This record gives sequence, C-alpha cells and structure tokens, in this order.
Amino acid sequence: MTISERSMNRLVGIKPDPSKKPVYLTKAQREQSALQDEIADQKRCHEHLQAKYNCPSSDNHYCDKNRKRDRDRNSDRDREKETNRVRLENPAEKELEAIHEQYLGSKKPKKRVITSSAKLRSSFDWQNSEDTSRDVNPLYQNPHEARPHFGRGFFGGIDRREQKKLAIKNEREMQEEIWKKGGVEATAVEAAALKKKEQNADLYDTFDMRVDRHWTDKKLEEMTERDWRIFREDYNISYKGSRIPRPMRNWAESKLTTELLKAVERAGYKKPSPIQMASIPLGLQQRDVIGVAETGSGKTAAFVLPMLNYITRLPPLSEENEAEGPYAVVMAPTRELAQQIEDETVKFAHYLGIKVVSIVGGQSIEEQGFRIRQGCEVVIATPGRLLDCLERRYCVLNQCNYVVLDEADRMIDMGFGPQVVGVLDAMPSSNMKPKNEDEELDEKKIYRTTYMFSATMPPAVERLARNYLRNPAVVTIGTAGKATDLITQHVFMVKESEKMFKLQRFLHELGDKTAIVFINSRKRVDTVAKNLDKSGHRVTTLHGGKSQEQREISLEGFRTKKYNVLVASDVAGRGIDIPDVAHVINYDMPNKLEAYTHRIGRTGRAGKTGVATTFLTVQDTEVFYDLKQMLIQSNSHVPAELARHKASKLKPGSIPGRPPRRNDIVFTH
Ligand SMILES: Nc1ncnc2c1ncn2[C@@H]1O[C@H](COP(=O)(O)OP(=O)(O)OP(=O)(O)O)[C@@H](O)[C@H]1O
Repeated sequence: MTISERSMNRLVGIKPDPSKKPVYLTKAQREQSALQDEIADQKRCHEHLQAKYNCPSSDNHYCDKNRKRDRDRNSDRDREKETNRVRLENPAEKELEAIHEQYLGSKKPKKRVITSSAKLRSSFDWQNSEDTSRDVNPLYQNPHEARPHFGRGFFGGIDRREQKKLAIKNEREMQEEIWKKGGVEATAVEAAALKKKEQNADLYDTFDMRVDRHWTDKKLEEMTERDWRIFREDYNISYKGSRIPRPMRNWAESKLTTELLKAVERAGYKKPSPIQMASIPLGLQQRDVIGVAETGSGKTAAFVLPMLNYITRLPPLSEENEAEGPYAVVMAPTRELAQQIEDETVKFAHYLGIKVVSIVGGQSIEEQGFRIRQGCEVVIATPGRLLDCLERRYCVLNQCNYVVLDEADRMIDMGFGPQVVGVLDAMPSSNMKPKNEDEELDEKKIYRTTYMFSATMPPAVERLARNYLRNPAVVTIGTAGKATDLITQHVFMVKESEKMFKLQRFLHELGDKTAIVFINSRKRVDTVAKNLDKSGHRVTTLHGGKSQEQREISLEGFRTKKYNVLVASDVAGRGIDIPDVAHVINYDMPNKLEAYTHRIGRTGRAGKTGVATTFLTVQDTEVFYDLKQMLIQSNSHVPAELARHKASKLKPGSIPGRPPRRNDIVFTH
C-alpha cells in the first residue's frame, strides 16, 4: 500500500493495523462500524458533560431549556476546538489535513464579505413606543436638552439674590447667638440695620442680573484674557513673537506723551486704526516690529508716533551732540513717499520742537548735508541718497538707534538692498538687543529699535529682517498681501488696441472725480497723457524720467485738484496718500501681484471706498494665477477668459499634478 493509499484509508475511517493484512469490509460492515463509533462518541460526550456540570442525566433538572441548549452548543464547540488543536499538533495529522484540503476542499469557514451598500443600510426596526426606560426610571422622563446659555446668570445656578439672602440669614443667626450668649438685646439701630440688609438682598439689582459685558463697556483693568481675544478678533489683529504687550484700545490708553496726544487730536484722528492699536505699544517698549497691514490703513502714524515718543526721552539736541547725527532714520523707496512721511512727521512733532529733514535724490546733496549738520532729530531718506551722504561724510549716524524701513519689500525689489544694509551698518551696533530672545531687556537702557512696514512682505524682506531685527513682533492686520475690502476690483480682458478707447470711456464716466492711471513704461505715460489731454481731460504725469521739480509740481497739482487725472508709472504706486482718489485704472497690468495690490491701494484709503479697474491682455500670463486667486479671495468677478486660461490654473513654477502641500492655500471656486 502506498503512503497516499494509507492516508486515504485513514481519511475515510479505516484504521491500519500493521500486524494484520488489510481486510475488505462490505458496505454494511462499514456502516455498522460507523454507527458504533457514533454511539461511542455520543456516550463519551454525555459523560463529559455530566462530569463538567456535575448534574444528573435527567433533562428535567434543567429549568431552562435554552440554557441547556446553549451549554451543549458551547461544549460541542470546545470539544471541537480541542480535537482540532490536538490533531493539528501531530505532523501526520497536519499532512492528512493538507491532503484533505487538496482533494476535498478547505473546511475553514469562508469570511463573510460585507458590501459597502450593506454597511450603510440602516435597520429601522426600533420604535420609540418600544422604549420602556421612561417607565423604569423617572430620571429618563426628561431627556437632556442643549442649553446654550448655561453658565450665564441664573441659568448656571448662580443666583446672586439667593446668595445674598442666605448670607444675611447666616449673619442674623450668628449675631443673635452672640447677643444671646452675652445676655444682651439688639438695639433698635442694630435691628433696623439687619432688616435693611435683608430687604436689600431681596431687591432686583441689575448688577446681580448682569451677564458678562462687551469689552467696549469695560475699563482697562476689567479686561479679561477672553475680552482681549475678542478685541483682537474684532480688529483682525494677529501677532507672531514672544512677550507681546497688549494693544491699545484708544488714544487715552496709548501712553504717548501729552504733546503727541494733542497732535493726534489736532490731526483729527479720533480712533487709532488697527495697525496703530497693535504696533504703537510695541514701539513704546522698544520692540522690533514687522508690520503688515493693508494699504491706506495708517501705517505711517503707527511708526512715526512711537518714534517721536522715543525721541522725547532723549536729551535735546545741542551744539555738543548735533554733530553725532540724528536720533532716528526712516527709509522709503521713493522721493515722493519720503517727502510725504516728512510732512506726516512734522505734523505730529508740532508740539515737540523736533526737527525733521528729508534727504532724497534730485536735490543738492551739499545743501542736504548742511541741513543735517545744523542738527535734526529725524532724517527721512531714500536709501541711495542717504548712503551717499554717509559715504561723503555729510552726515553720521553715531547716535541713531531708531530705524524704520517703510515699504521695505519695494526697496529690496528696486535693488536698494545693499544701500539699506549699508545704512544699517553705519548705525552703532553696541545697542543691538541680545540675540537670546529670553533675555530680559533693561527698561532704562536704549536699544536699537527697527521697524519694517508694508502691505506685502515677500521672503527677501524676511531674510533682511532675520539679520537686522532681534526677536521681532510680527503684527498682521487681516490677511497679508490682500487688498482692502473697501476697493471694488474690476478686471477686463482686452486687446492692446482697445485700451485707449476703454480708458476714455471710463474717464468720461468719472466726470470731475479724480483718477490715477498706471502705465508700465515712462514713454507710454507721456503718450497716453498727451492723448487724454487732447480729449479735454485735466491731466498731469508722474514718472522717474521727470525732474524732481516737475514731479513735485505734478503731484501738488493733482493733490489740489488742479488736475483730476494723474497718469503715472510705478513711482506713484506705493505709499502715496492722496485723499479722495475715486478710481485707479491699471492701463497696463504690473508683472507682480504685490505691485497690483499697492497700485489699487491708492484708492479706498482711510475708511473710504474706491474702484480699481484693470486692463488685462493675453501677454500678462505671468500674473494670471495670482490675480485670479486675489479676485476670488476678494469676491470680485473673474472674467471667463481669465478663469479658463491655463496660465491661471497653475502657479508659475509649480509642478502639475503635485498634491497640495500643507502651506498651500486652496480656493474652492
Ligand atoms: N487713526 C486715524 N484716523 C483717521 N485717519 C487716519 C488715521 N490714521 C491714518 N489716517 C489717514 O489715513 C490715510 C492713510 O494713511 P497712511 O498713508 O499712513 O496709510 P498706509 O497704511 O501707510 O498706506 P500705504 O500702504 O498705501 O502706504 C492718511 O490720509 C492718514 O492721514
């Protein structure tokens, strides 16, 4: 007999006997043998159960039929498991099992596959009327309900009147005990005082009924952490950095000197703007600040006021120290902006007797050097000209410890990075704050304070900040780089040849209101201005190719409304503050979105609304993506041609198909 024949025999129940020759069994004999085996098995099982539960064989003994059945089932399962385990431990049995599986299939139960639709299928076989829990326990009769006002006033269980009544009751009992022990009686006055207290406790008192008040109704010392959080949310103020002082809620809480507060009142600034609320307290603590806030939101006053406040702490300039240079320097990218900051600083320094000098290109450098040497506390400059002055020794910065970089990103963009660094390096480094952020600053010591402000903050500026700012507080109002919601943005896809016609139409609709038209090249500024002039518009121009005198005359003429249309290059794109500009028209789209944000920011300033219109051509694909995102973000209409264009679907330089990263902003439109 072969091995497999022997195995097959064992499989069908024939036990091999090595001493005997194999015997042929008839079918009847085999059935008989199987029956006997079955009876023996059942007997064994019965004995096993009796031994396990130690009970007589009578079925009547089990009061519960179901329990018996369950137990039988369990013991069967146990027995089966046990035999399987013993069987599988034996290698011959294992082999047998494998052959069984090969010829007769696996005995293993098939895994039940639950389809996804079966998983989701609900079974509603439970009826509410079947819930008997209410009858069992009265506690379930009133199921729990959400109580949104829980914790406020009486709802939270804090009844101040009840508390007062209880307190006066206890007081009366204690007092009566004392009187009783002392063998005295209450005087009429004492009895009346107690009675009055009891009556007062029962009175309706608005103070007791109050829910928490809004922060606007609270004094500074009553403000809680939660109030400050709500305050920051109300004004969209967010900070990065450690040990940030509280923002100021109004001018009275600002800790600025009386003279400065008088000047603020004189300027008509009733309430500080959010960037002023957040960054003035930081400046007063000599903290380095990176301030990002939308255009026209009052960033100039946010750095000028703490700067002037700092100067008031220093000894007045005299013959002894005026040769050491100014106390503070402000750098700005364009001459116009520098001059505008000078005007703003002079306005706030009105009651302080502080001298301010601006140093910009296009004017005599000798004259400017002379004015500095005569003594001035503040210098406002474009970086190129200031570095020139320093290199020619017209001025020094030996006692300058306060520096502001306004529109810092633009200065880097225009290639002024080395000049800015040159000026910063000319300042004394001994007063730099410690590199270790955790080190406490000495309040009496003077440290170098560096302020950086802009409506946009690209990475190049952050790199500069890392080298020259120490533990800066980053203040962001709203979303960095976003245009103010006060500006309505329109974008039109046009052909180059259609631009002039459309511009004329818009200016015609504008009537007497003022508009700035931005054009990318100086030459085209003059051409477009000439065309508009011919059509009867009151137009003036501003670009870098004009002399300083012409530039000043143009801007002044536009400010005073002698002209109502200013055609300009990017020189006028940043910081220029002309009140009541109704419309900004981008005749050409700039090649960077930051420039777009700043240009349109010449309207919609200081809380007023404005309109910005942009002519976009198929040549401007470089900015399609960013512009589309900007329009979506500000809920403005995206022209269909822009929305469909493939350049607007993929960020320039990105890899198609890359899954979005954690820092990517994904817009839903
Ligand atoms: N607290 C205030 N109350 C009323 N007006 C203010 C206040 N602060 C600033 N302003 C006015 O708002 C206008 C814009 O201010 P400013 O030029 O400082 O804005 P900006 O944020 O520097 O703008 P940009 O980013 O374009 O340079 C100015 O006319 C200024 O006088």
